[in-house]
Amino acid sequence: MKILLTRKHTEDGNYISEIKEADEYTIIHEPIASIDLMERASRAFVNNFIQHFSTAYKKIFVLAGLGDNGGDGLAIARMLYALGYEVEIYVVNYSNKQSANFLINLERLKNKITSQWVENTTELPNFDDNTLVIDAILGAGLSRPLDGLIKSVAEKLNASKAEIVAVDIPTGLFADSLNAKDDVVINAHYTITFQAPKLAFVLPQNADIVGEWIVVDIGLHEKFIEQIAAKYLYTDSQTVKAIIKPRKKFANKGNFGHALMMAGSYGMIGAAVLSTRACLRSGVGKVTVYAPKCGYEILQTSIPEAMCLPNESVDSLEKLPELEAYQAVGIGCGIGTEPETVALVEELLKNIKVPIVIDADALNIIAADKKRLKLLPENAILTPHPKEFQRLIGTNWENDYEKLKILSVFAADYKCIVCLKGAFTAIALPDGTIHFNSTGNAGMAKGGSGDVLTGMILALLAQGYAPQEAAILGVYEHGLAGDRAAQIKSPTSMIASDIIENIKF
Ligand SMILES: NC(=O)C1=CN([C@@H]2O[C@H](COP(=O)(O)OP(=O)(O)OC[C@H]3O[C@@H](n4cnc5c(N)ncnc54)[C@H](O)[C@@H]3O)[C@@H](O)[C@H]2O)[C@@H](O)CC1
Ligand SMILES: [K+]
Repeated sequence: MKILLTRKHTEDGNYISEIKEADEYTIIHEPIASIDLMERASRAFVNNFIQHFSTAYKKIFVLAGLGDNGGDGLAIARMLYALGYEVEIYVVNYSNKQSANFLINLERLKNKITSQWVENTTELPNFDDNTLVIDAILGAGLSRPLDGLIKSVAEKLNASKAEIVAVDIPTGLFADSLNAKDDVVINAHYTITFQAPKLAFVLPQNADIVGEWIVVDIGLHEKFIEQIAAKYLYTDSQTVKAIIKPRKKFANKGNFGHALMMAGSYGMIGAAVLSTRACLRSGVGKVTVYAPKCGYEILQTSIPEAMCLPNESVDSLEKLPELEAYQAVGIGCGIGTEPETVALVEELLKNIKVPIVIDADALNIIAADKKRLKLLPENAILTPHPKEFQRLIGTNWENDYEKLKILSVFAADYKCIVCLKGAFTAIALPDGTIHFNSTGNAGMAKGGSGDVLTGMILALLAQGYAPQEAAILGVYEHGLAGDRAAQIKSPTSMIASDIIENIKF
């Protein structure tokens, strides 16, 4: 799914809004009147809203602005009222400009619900913990930080105990550019957004502003959206459906590749076990683990399905094995940074001719001497967590937007694929696009989860998935397995082995 931008710079120095363009194209080509599109959007909001909040739930206050976001608010209030909800409307009267759709929806309220016009926060009701507020003050049309009346309304709401549900985007949050630290933004608990996710929603710094969020389809024209060359994308079930190759009935294990997992060191053989087992659960034909001697019996006993090739050293990985037999290689999980292992990583990067996934200590080894970055083979997949990525680039970032920029430049410069792990893992491709993942949960923020991901991606590479597909698909299925594990064990109690047990391609 594409992330449409509200503010995209064009070559002539101006900016366009992909969302507005998509709206306008739909209005002309469907065709549909703008007010009917608003009705459709509001209906889509309400359909989702009623699944979450029953009529008996709470008193609902709709806070509406004067533009189209406010217009949505009025239409939503009318629809909820018709469904039996107890609704009160407060129009935040911050300007003398009202949009045409706002005015039409105001007219449509007549003889149904009255609206109170507010010019001061003292005219607002008390928002106690028994109230639900629908935030329809400003949406994607935000052009400057909140000030004056809207700012004080936002402050009052944020200080209250009301549950806040935002229409399209919380008021005051820029959809795809940075808010200053002292900007006041309404902190929503739940956001129902139209047609496409907004970039701001997948950035960790906004997690407490957007709350839980969901995209509802408002039927903007597919043909127009298809031709947008989006820089940011969101991996959903549809994306993944298009990537997954069905397993053929007459296939044999030779059809699914032979993977080489180079992992483990003394005290870290668990990382080799987890990554190898995850690899086996992800459809690979055969796996060989290359591990230090101390891991031999552990690996052979705990994963009989895998072959184990021990190296000479007892405690750590050393010396490059023959690589001819393998279709893909994974390296890094629990390997440590002993000098002989450093030499091995360098040798591997110089000699590898098949797809590779690089994780953990292998990334730290590369980061320790930046010249090694030049050895990265084209389309290598790197799976750093934020600290590892900071070590690779040798600097920190000020905010999440700067992080995305750095990430995208890094992937383009080194022609590699970087999966920056976290909530909404960001996968940067050499073409400059960034693909955010939609699955996963906080229960996965535990030792071993990363090893599982490396094993899954390795399996996909060995099966012949193109590296960018392997990264996107692997990260998505890893998150999904984590979500299943969280359902069974709870996010707090689940461990990496539970993720493996719930991998289900
Ligand atoms: N046909 C359409 O274009 C559709 C639009 N929809 C709704 O329309 C919204 C966008 O509507 P608008 O473009 O009217 O914009 P908004 O309703 O977000 O804002 C209204 C106007 O307020 C002004 N403004 C911006 N920042 C301000 C600030 N900080 N303080 C005071 N005034 C400020 C701007 O002039 C802006 O156009 C979307 O978020 C969505 O809710 C939906 O109904 C779907 C269809
Ligand atoms: K809003």
